[in-house]
Amino acid sequence: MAKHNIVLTKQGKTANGTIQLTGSKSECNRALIIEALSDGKVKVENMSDAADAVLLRDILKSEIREQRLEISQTNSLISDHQSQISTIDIGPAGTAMRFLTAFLPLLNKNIVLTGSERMQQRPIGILVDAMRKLGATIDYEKKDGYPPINIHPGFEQQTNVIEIKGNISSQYITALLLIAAKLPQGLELHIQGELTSKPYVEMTLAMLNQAGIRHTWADNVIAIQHQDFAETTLLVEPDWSAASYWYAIAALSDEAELFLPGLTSYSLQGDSVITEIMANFGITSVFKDGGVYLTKEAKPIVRKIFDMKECPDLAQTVIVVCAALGHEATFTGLETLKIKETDRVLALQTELAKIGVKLIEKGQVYKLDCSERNLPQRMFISTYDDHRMAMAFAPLAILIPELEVEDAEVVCKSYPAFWSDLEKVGFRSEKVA
Ligand SMILES: O=C(O)C1=C[C@@H](OP(=O)(O)O)[C@@H](O)[C@H](O)C1
Ligand SMILES: C=C(OP(=O)(O)O)C(=O)O
Repeated sequence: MAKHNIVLTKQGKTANGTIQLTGSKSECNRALIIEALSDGKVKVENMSDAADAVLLRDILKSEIREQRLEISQTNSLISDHQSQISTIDIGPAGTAMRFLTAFLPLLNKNIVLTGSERMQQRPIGILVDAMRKLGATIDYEKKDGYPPINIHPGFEQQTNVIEIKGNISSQYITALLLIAAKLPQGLELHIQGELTSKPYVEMTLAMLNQAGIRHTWADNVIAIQHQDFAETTLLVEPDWSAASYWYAIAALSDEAELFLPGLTSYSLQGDSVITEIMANFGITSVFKDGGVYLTKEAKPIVRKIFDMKECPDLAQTVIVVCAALGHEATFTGLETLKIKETDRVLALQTELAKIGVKLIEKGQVYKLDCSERNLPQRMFISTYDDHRMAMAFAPLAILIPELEVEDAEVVCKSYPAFWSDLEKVGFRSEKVA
């Protein structure tokens, strides 16, 4: 796809309107894997437009079109396609990469699973080790511990007890939990050390539960027995991570009245915590009429410490809002940001420097220094192939007369309608070559 930059301008510091957000990328990716494992019992409603989810849907469709996932006498899964090698390119979709690393060995095919240049730098070793212990045969095509990987046919379950590190990515744990009920001996997952991004694991278990799969979770052990999926429809909620950019817009505006239909206070998405975080910036969230209304009132910002460990995808949104408002907050729980679409800490540091703000790393604690903050008349934002860099910085157009954002198409990963939605509340955007 040809890349374009986008120049954003905004008249006035008000934001009023209704924005229908697309389905949650995280929920949708889980729903698609569950659907694929369920032998037609589970359906997905409100499929997300996120490019990562659309790609996962298409891959699953073409990979499992001609086969049912059945368990043979020898514990392996039956397939007629063991001899052909197919290559699946997952592009930049990290969650899909991890989920497929656990799912594809069950197809009993020979598959090379690869991704974008950045994907080849995002670690997968912890999950591959777990899959190997379970009985999968997986080789690395290039560098040990990183995609591309070659998945061989012949999966036979060797054990049901797996120990796994919890502090690198919760996606490894989710990937294993999603396939657990399909494994002949089930799965007992012993999580070692701290569990990062815990709400995402809770989301996985809640969605499995909706699909009839029961689990136990005692201390650090999550157990799922071999069991069948129930007939159900999984409804994908709108994306709370996408909603966070609307909270940021409200926070940087003098006045805001926004309605986001379909979002509920009892969401499965941990990123719904943005309502609590943004209350500190004068944003009130009222849940009614089947959605959430945001309003803005001017009030001093008091909260100084934000822990992002349970909501890492909100980190860029909140840090940029603080920097834009000159609020010198401290952030913790940013460790996993370095292995996402880009090194998000470095990307934030580089781009915030353009408004004179420093994000200073002291061990596990990051502090914003706004003493030399200076909002220019014109600014160029680099996005590093990271949708959240583009969307987290876009609200700055409320305070900066002309904001050019690199690679407008990058937002498609999770929120393709982002730029057109901005126009609904009075942003003007012009694509430039
Ligand atoms: O399971 C998921 O859907 C996700 C888990 C999180 O990753 P980590 O567990 O790697 O922090 C999050 O950052 C990612 O965008 C989506
Ligand atoms: C980290 C993200 O996605 P993924 O890991 O699925 O690439 C994200 O959407 O912020």
